[in-house]
Amino acid sequence: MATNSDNILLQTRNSSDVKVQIVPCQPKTLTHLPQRPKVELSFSDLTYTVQQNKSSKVILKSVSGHIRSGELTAIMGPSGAGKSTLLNILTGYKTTGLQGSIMMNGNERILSQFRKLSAYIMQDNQLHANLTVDEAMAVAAKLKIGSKTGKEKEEIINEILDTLGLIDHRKTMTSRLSGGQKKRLSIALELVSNPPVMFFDEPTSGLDSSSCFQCISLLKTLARGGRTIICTIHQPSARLFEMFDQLYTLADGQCVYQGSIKQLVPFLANLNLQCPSYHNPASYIIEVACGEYGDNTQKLVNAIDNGQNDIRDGKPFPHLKKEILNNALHKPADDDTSMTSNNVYDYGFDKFVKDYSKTNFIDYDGSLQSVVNNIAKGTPDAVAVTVDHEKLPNVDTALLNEDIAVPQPRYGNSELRQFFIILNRALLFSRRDWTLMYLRLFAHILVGVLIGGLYYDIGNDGAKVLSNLGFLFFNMLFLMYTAMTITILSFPLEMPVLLKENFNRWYSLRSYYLAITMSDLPFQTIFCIFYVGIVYFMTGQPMEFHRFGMFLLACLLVAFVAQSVGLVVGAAMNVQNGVFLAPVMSVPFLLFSGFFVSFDAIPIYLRWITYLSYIRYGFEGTALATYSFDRPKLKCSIDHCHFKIPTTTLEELDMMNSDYRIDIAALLVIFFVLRIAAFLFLRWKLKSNR
Ligand SMILES: Nc1ncnc2c1ncn2[C@@H]1O[C@H](COP(=O)(O)OP(=O)(O)OP(=O)(O)O)[C@@H](O)[C@H]1O
Repeated sequence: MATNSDNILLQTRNSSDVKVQIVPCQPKTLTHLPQRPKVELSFSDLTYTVQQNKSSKVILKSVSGHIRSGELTAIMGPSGAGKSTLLNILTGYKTTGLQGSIMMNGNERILSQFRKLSAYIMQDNQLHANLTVDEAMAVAAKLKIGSKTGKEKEEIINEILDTLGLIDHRKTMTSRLSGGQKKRLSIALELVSNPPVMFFDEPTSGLDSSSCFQCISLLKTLARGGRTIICTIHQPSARLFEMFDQLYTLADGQCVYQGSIKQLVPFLANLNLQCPSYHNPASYIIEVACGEYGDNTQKLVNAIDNGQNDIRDGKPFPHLKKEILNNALHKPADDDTSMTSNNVYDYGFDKFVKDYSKTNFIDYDGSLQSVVNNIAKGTPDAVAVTVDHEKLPNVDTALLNEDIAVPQPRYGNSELRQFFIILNRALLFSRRDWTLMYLRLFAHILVGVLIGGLYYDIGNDGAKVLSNLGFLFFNMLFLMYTAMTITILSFPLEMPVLLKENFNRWYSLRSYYLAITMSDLPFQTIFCIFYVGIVYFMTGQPMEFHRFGMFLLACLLVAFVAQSVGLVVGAAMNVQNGVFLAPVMSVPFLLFSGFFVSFDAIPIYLRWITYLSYIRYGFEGTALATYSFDRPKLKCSIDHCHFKIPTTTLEELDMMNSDYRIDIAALLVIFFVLRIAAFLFLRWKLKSNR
């Protein structure tokens, strides 16, 4: 048997040769995904300032940089150096307090356009726990690539899951996935729309070394597919570090290295910072940036010109180039292009280098000699002429701009479709959330039976009217608290996933909010019907269908309004504050409900509170449904019943002139006002979180 590099020659018995070609195993690629434009990012003089108390704090100090497509770029630096801040700015997640420019393919970046082309995979895998991998992928596909047919979506999902090694876990609930699998699922969900730029905040955090390797290999594969992959990373092992193409290192908000991974050690050595043999270069640059080898930060910042310079393989370092160039410039001229007072020397090399790199973000490349020649030949103007944008490497401008210029919809689906997809997902969660559904149902039935037993058959007894009013008030109390507390939790718990999905343009906040708020209404209605049905009949309220209907409607609306209060509180504050504040804030509404103090007895300056008290409208509505509308006299189980005539009760409650329709209308108005307020709070919270 003879072999050459890729072919094996097998000799058979009858000596006819069979040539077997060995094809190296190809990394899995995503073939079904649509071709997307390549995107290169560069940023110049970025300064990011935050307000702290009354002073301002500068977090990024005039940094520049260039991130190429097809490369895996790591943003590294000591803790607090500004890595996450830079990533958040590049993703467009943070936009306020920012100075400087960010360019996309050589043009000023338009954030709304850029957001359609990028995905941000945040550090904590924000996944819905109550979905299987398959379901999560299906929802992402429906939302993000709505124009594709079901079969096409299925193919894309299969391919992504296969590529990311999740195909065998497609029926697993996301909550049961391992840390590495969750990370891969987070990536898979965003890959559905194949964004050309992907940002990862510490993708390896919490993973073991093998999962870290798999994760970075995956990012490398994505980068090789032509995407621009940028991630922050703490201190990778030497093995992981080698897998990156480009490194961007920050120290104290300034850039101390930008360039190829391979050039890091020689670059540092050139600045008399010798990385010891067998020492991980990633650790070494962090140690240098932390000041463990003396204060070298400024030296590095100057050498790399705070990110203006980019150290590429096979190219001399900028400070060495400067020497070469200076030598070239000082060489006696062999022709008649000797320098005059207004020539290149006066223009100044440093300024030229700065201007050149600023305009182009290209490293000092192979055309240096021609630049030198041009400078030598002419005036500073001649320098500008030599910068030929079309010939500069890594700027695939024309094609990219064309592709990006094609107007892309903001979302992968219409808002109506988004609404139904999110509604379906929310209903699926509800079905699977045992606490939310079955416990709530059980609580309504149990409390209903308990109250029914406590106030058994008192509804038509003139001697027990006061107890019956107590029963009406308790209904309000129970419905209010059960409906409110469950929703106080919903937004704060969903917020991280909402932030991620909304930022990555899965859906609009409007569709999400409508779907989420609508999804619980049917369940709340069913629970309320169960509860009211049990207590109404057990307590012996008037057996008239229209009275039951009116009673139920008032109870339902109180529950819906209480739910809306929970939404407002949940949208505006965190769980800890909400759980305390919402019940406390409800106390005045209970006090002014008309049960403890009749309207007439309330001081004039406090009466306005009764108009805001939805409990008052609910209590009044149920009291009117029970005692108004010409209800005949009640039975009397003792000798004399003061409240035998129903209107006496209404007089006592100061409800003689009350109108059931006004109560219902008031509850509806409060309901809509609160729902709108909850939406506005949610929108504000999403913005303020950024
Ligand atoms: N809104 C803010 N208000 C005040 N200081 C802030 C704010 N945001 C960030 N900082 C500060 O800016 C610095 C950089 O923060 P950043 O989170 O970007 O660091 P990092 O390099 O990602 O750190 P780590 O690796 O520890 O996550 C830190 O000192 C941080 O305290």
